[in-house]
Amino acid sequence: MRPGALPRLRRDAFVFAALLAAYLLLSGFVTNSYYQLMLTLVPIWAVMGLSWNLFSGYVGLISFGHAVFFGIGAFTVAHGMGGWGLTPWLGIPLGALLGAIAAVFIGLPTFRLRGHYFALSMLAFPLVLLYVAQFLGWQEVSLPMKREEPLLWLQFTDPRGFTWVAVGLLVLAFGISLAVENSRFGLTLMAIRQNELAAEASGVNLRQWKMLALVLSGGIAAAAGGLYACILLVVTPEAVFGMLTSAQALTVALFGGVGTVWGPLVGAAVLIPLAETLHAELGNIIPGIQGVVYGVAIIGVMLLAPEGVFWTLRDRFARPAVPPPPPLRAPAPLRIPPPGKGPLLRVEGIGKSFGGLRAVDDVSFEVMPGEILGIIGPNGAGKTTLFNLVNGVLPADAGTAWLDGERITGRKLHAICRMGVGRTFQVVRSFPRLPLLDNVLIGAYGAGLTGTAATAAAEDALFRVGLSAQAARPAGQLTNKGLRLMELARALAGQPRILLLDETLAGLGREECEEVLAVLHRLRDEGMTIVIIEHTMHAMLKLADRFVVIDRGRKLAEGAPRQVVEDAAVIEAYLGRKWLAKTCST
Ligand SMILES: Nc1ncnc2c1ncn2[C@@H]1O[C@H](COP(=O)(O)OP(=O)(O)OP(=O)(O)O)[C@@H](O)[C@H]1O
Repeated sequence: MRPGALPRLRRDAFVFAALLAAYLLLSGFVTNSYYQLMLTLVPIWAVMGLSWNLFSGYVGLISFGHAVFFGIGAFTVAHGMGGWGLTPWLGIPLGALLGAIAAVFIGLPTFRLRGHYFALSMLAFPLVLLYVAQFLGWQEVSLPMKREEPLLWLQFTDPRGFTWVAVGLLVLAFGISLAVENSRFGLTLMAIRQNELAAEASGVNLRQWKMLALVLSGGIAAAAGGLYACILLVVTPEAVFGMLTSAQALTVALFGGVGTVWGPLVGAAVLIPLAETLHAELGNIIPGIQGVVYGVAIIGVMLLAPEGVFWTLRDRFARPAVPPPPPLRAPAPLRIPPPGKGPLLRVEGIGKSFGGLRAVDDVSFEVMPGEILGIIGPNGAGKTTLFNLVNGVLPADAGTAWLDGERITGRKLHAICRMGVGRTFQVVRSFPRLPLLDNVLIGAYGAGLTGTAATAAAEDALFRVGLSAQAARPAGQLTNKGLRLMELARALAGQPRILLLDETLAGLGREECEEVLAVLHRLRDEGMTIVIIEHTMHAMLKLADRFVVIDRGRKLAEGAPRQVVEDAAVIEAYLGRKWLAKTCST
């Protein structure tokens, strides 16, 4: 569980229990069977929305195909009852299991895709199963009538029975979602959503976590489909694998608000009664009116509350109290294992081409333990690409890199991070609504730390960059300097042996620069090895022990800072004569 999650969990569970009690009380007074059906459908679609949110909301990969899981659950229950005499109490968990297994087969090929390509590929799966179901002759699979034991076969004569069971499923889905949201799991998923690359560079195994989320999400959606089959008593491929099913799951979550357990609940509570009432009143005149409701809801949300109703209302009416920061304590010493005899990082003949462009060409350098190496050079010289080759963001075409004698080229990004290579990026992305401590925890979790060890590593990292007092504040309130330091803390929380910093001083004023430089100096004094790319030359002269100059992909010069900045080739390619004249006169 994430630090400080318990009070939040208790509060959410209490509000949820109170709302459910009111809901069940209301359902007790509704005698009209149509409206009672509506009261049953609200929790079912809330469960579908929670399932969609668990994957797409937290991971950020939009799924247009959650109907595939829903349909698998529905057909499992229908065939289970009709073919094998299986009670829905077993059919629904079996459907959930099959939904989870299907998620593995769906995730394996689709996780290679990103953005729109992923979203579109998800469309294919329910479509395929829809045609397969039709081909198998499952046009209308009816559930056999077994009214003699209503509880065993979920065939209640009093429709309130279905509402109770649907609410039970909602409690389960809500409980799972709440646990995920407040755990290391949820935070890791949100890290992936924010910036896949930065998450992976923090040690997160993207495939493994995305797969876990989809498996859980698929299982929940299939359970909702199974219960849906019991309520309708007839399962048709169009009703369960159809586009409207996926759209409904997505719409209730987007409308209510993604990335929170409350969003799908709000979405289902507003949209399902609206769509069903309009369908009942105007369905004869305007067939398919439900689709119109969902379409209008999406357009309305995009225009008026782009983050969903829940977040918009919360931002407007509730100012979340900022809890006090954790008590200040001196951090544990940096856990840097004693290096071997040679350089900590050795790069030899590394190279990379993008089409015809040789972005990095035969670059070699070494970094000694405890050293600060500055990488400088003009824009587009290949500095960031060089970092990307060293920490595994990109595969190298040529050359090798070793960390303390162990080869790192050829390994995956998250594995290189776990070996001890920490990295920051030019563009900092935070989770603006989450406290700073949670933002930094990602680094500790990515490195494999858990529980109090992870919290301690994150607190120590915040202390080192001077942000302890703001640990409980949302990251959205930070200045540019704060964000840069937060990213540095995130890399430190992974307990690296070497830090690769990409333009950590970019966009900072002179005084802010000095503050960050002081942090970096303190880190070096504690024994940290740093390689930093930077354009701010006055800062680099104060900071670096040595420079490597890159120009047009090749190493142009290397040596002590003063010696390098007086090198005629470096002045010609990068610094310019004016800069040298100004520096010499000061
Ligand atoms: N993924 C990519 N695909 C194609 N070309 C790329 C890619 N990444 C970088 N490049 C090109 O490689 C060259 C080196 O880019 P790189 O970002 O490494 O330079 P840089 O020295 O870090 O620049 P800056 O100081 O502006 O950040 C540039 O010409 C850039 O356009």
